[in-house]
Amino acid sequence: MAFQNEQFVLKNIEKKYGENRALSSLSLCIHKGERIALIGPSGAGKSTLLNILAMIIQPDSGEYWLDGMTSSQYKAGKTLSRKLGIIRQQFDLVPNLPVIHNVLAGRLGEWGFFRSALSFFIPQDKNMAIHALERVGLLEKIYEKTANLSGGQQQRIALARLLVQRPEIILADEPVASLDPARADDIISKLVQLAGEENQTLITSLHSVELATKYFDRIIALRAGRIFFDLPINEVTEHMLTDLYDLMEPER
Ligand SMILES: Nc1ncnc2c1ncn2[C@@H]1O[C@H](COP(=O)(O)OP(=O)(O)OP(=O)(O)O)[C@@H](O)[C@H]1O
Repeated sequence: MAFQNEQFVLKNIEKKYGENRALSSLSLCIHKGERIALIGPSGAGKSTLLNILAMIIQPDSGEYWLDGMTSSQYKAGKTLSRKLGIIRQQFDLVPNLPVIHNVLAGRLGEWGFFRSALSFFIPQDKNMAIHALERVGLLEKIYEKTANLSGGQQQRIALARLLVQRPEIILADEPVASLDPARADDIISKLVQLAGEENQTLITSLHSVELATKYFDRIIALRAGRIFFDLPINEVTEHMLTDLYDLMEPER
């Protein structure tokens, strides 16, 4: 297989959980710097696809390359943590630690064991955390206990952590599902803006079609484990979106 500017290439990916088929004959190609929203009804396979892209789970069959390498060519750990940043609905923050520690957790993939262990007591690379918190507008919370922050603020801390991690690719799984519409809009617009400034590839699963069509360049719609459409935003029609969420049970 010859690669040019493709970052992800998937060919005929299949994934089943027992008898339940989560993804069927899924093929797609994603280029560096693209900003993609992954949409589709509940159970369509969005999280499964993101977990395969992140190499957290293996497909049952099919081929998958990330920057021209297969998953078996990636040594678990450092290489992948430099390349991929993951952000989820649950934020994955440690609630009892001050904000600065959670932000700097984005550096753990870079640091050796002793520096990582020390960082739980004395924050390392403090300036980096200050800069990241300034960019997400939360510098005043730097020493606050993370659990005392609102959901929207905690999600911005997770964004600051991504800023210090500086991965080439951001995979976000429903990052705003637990936020109210105004906060969800704020986080997604920041996420897209920051990814654009760093020229990162961004792939985000979203339940909100409104946010998907407002901020992203390309929409990949999944339904029952298959690609329902995969189009640049200006080619997506209302009709396609209505069909995507139609309640008729599709064939797997
Ligand atoms: N660990 C698992 N064990 C068994 N079945 C699973 C597992 N994870 C996902 N599935 C099934 O695979 C299918 C796809 O699930 P997935 O979570 O990828 O969908 P989704 O589009 O992310 O859904 P949602 O929008 O509700 O999060 C669903 O039918 C789901 O029930």
